[in-house]
Amino acid sequence: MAGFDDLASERSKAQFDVEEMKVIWAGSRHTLEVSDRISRLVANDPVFRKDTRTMLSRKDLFKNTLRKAAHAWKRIIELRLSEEEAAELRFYVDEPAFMDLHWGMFIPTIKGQGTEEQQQKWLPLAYKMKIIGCYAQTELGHGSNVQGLETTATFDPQTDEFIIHSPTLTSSKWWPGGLGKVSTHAVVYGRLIIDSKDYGVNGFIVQLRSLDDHLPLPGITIGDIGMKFGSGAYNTMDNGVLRFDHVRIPRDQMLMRVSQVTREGKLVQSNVPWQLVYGTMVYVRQKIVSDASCALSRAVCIATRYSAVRRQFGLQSNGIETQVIDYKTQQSRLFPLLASAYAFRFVGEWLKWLYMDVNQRLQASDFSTLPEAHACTAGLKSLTTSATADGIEECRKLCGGHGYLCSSGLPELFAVYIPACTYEGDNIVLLLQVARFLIKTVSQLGSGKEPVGTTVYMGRVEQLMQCHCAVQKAEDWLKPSVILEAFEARSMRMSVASAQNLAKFDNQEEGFLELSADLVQAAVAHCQLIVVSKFIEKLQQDIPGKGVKGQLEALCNIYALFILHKHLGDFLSTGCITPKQASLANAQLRSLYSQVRPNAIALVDAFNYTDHYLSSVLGRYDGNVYPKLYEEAWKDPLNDSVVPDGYQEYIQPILKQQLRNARL
Ligand SMILES: CC/C=C\C/C=C\C/C=C\C/C=C\CCCCC(=O)SCCNC(=O)CCNC(=O)[C@H](O)C(C)(C)COP(=O)(O)OP(=O)(O)OC[C@H]1O[C@@H](n2cnc3c(N)ncnc32)[C@H](O)[C@@H]1OP(=O)(O)O
Ligand SMILES: Cc1cc2nc3c(=O)[nH]c(=O)nc-3n(C[C@H](O)[C@H](O)[C@H](O)COP(=O)(O)OP(=O)(O)OC[C@H]3O[C@@H](n4cnc5c(N)ncnc54)[C@H](O)[C@@H]3O)c2cc1C
Repeated sequence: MAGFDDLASERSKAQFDVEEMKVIWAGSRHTLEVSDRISRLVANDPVFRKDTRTMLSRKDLFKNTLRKAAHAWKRIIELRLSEEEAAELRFYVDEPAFMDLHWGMFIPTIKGQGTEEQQQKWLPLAYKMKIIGCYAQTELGHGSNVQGLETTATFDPQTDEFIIHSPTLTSSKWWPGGLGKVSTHAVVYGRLIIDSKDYGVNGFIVQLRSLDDHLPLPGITIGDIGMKFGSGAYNTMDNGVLRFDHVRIPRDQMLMRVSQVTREGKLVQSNVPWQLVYGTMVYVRQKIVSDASCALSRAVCIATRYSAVRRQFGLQSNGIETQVIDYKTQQSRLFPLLASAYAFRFVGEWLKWLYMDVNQRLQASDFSTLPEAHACTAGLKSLTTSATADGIEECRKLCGGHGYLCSSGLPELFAVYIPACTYEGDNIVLLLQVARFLIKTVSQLGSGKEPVGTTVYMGRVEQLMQCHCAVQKAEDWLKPSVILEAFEARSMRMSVASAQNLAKFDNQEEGFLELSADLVQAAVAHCQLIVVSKFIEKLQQDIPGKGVKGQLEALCNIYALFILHKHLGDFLSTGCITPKQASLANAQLRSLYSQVRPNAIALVDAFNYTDHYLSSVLGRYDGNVYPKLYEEAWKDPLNDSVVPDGYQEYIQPILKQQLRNARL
């Protein structure tokens, strides 16, 4: 039967060791073992079923999410899961919920911004879930501009307390996940006011609801902000609104790692940079990059399997039609996304390392790498989430009409994923941060301060401003050194051009605003260079398994040449490559697609996703698409009755011409 045979035959064509590729994708044998075991545990538990989600009303959907969250917590305790296993379990439950913010932002904020004493007091309560917390930073009037927050935290020396207050409508906290209906506590960001002086934004732990009856505490107004994009999707989350009317908290509930307020009302600064108040955002952006590869690979897995099952046109000699995956147009849309999923996986792995390294340095009072960590997390978060959101939508189109059905899994994945381009920093705002960092780096060239980390290539400014690409034949584009030089030269030249244009302005801030669209493009070029170079670095490691390295090399080249093709204007206008070299790159790309084609199904099998996680009829491991699509349709509540509700009221009168007669 179509599907079963197609995917089995595809699997038999694979030219590499899929089990070894699974290890590479997971990061290690240990991680693979944990994710494999936990994903199956979730898949086999009926409480974690996902198939009715799009049919439920908001209230039922939310209650169902609470039920799953409680069950997940119960299983974590019963099975004595480690922190790693528990995080995997929440991941595979695959339903945005208050738990994400509690574990993903509230706890990390206390760890990163609380003193030892504060950590000792609050973390045990949070770890045991005796309190549930969220991250309340964004307000109705300000999200991107954190320094523009209006909530105030005024020190009262009489009582040794802070008074938390929302002075305006626009100062209402607005968006925090988990806030609307569940959280008992929040880290609230507000302006620290002492003796009428404004000391800028700081974090404060505030209890919101009673631990006895869950009612809001006096002075607190709290609720959900309403339905969001898509049915189901992110509506499992209670994004909330919160207002304070002179709510008092003890002084020791200001997070005091960065600065402290003494009993006398004196502000004492630590030796750590004030930007550590923004530290949780760096952490979460890093996590979001790792997550991008999961969301994109999930969509790509569905689209690739379905493209091998789906047949249209072109009767072959055996009388069957062509698999749509064999069309070159399908390959040129699908395989770059497959390559991007792998590229984001590896850059995410590297970013995790970078974040851990920065953290260790911070503990040892070495703050030198913080600006780079901020630029890399901001830039890569922006690049990978934008590409993933666009990629999921492309996968939907790659699946034709059936991709538009909820049972394909793609509409919900898209609806859940797209806010990633906005939350944790709007993607354009974040790229402008990268641009500032690049302009600063360029302006310091020649000053004796050598660029470090991901900007080290800028130290070779003279060579990169003049070099000519050495490609003469299509295969030359397979050399990592050639690709790297083209990407470095493009990024260098775009940053230098932006810096030169900026220098023409008397007022730098005005110039920055005027040139911001170009600056964003320079930032994108730098971030794409990081992704390409980290993929190339990955290939320099020992990669065991028959054919595994060869497949990864092909994917790395596809990613790089696809980006080159997409941004050809940049490469040509900066004189990094010639039109002839561009056309050779295109020819090489076509040949790489042919190389990947027989391995495509095995390359998505290597993600090791269960059917439960994919939740897609089109992406089923067994390829049994048509019978299951047919079966799924009959489950729709509209099909509960043969004649629909409303027939007698609205359809019958039309058919019986009662309405027309009434008008005549
Ligand atoms: C819960 C999730 C857990 C895990 C995630 C896992 C997977 C993801 C899946 C699901 C996600 C689930 C839920 C999503 C939750 C979303 C939560 C939120 O959205 S929380 C709110 C996030 N808000 C933002 O991101 C706001 C964006 N704005 C900013 O960050 C800042 O305002 C700004 C744009 C950076 C501007 O800052 P500022 O006004 O101070 O201005 P400057 O540009 O002048 O900067 C000054 C100086 O500071 C440096 N800097 C800025 N930011 C940082 C930083 N974060 N770290 C270090 N340094 C920073 C900047 O470079 C300047 O340096 P200088 O040039 O002076 O050297
Ligand atoms: C699903 C979801 C979950 C969220 N969860 C949380 C949470 O748990 N806690 C929390 O505190 N917040 C949360 N947020 C809020 C989120 O962090 C903000 O929405 C985000 O930071 C963007 O800010 P904004 O809404 O103010 O966008 P705006 O800044 O108003 O953006 C609007 C437009 O203006 C542009 N723009 C803004 N500034 C500039 C500039 N300087 N230059 C050029 N263009 C600019 C942007 O590019 C965008 O196109 C969440 C948001 C969503 C959607």
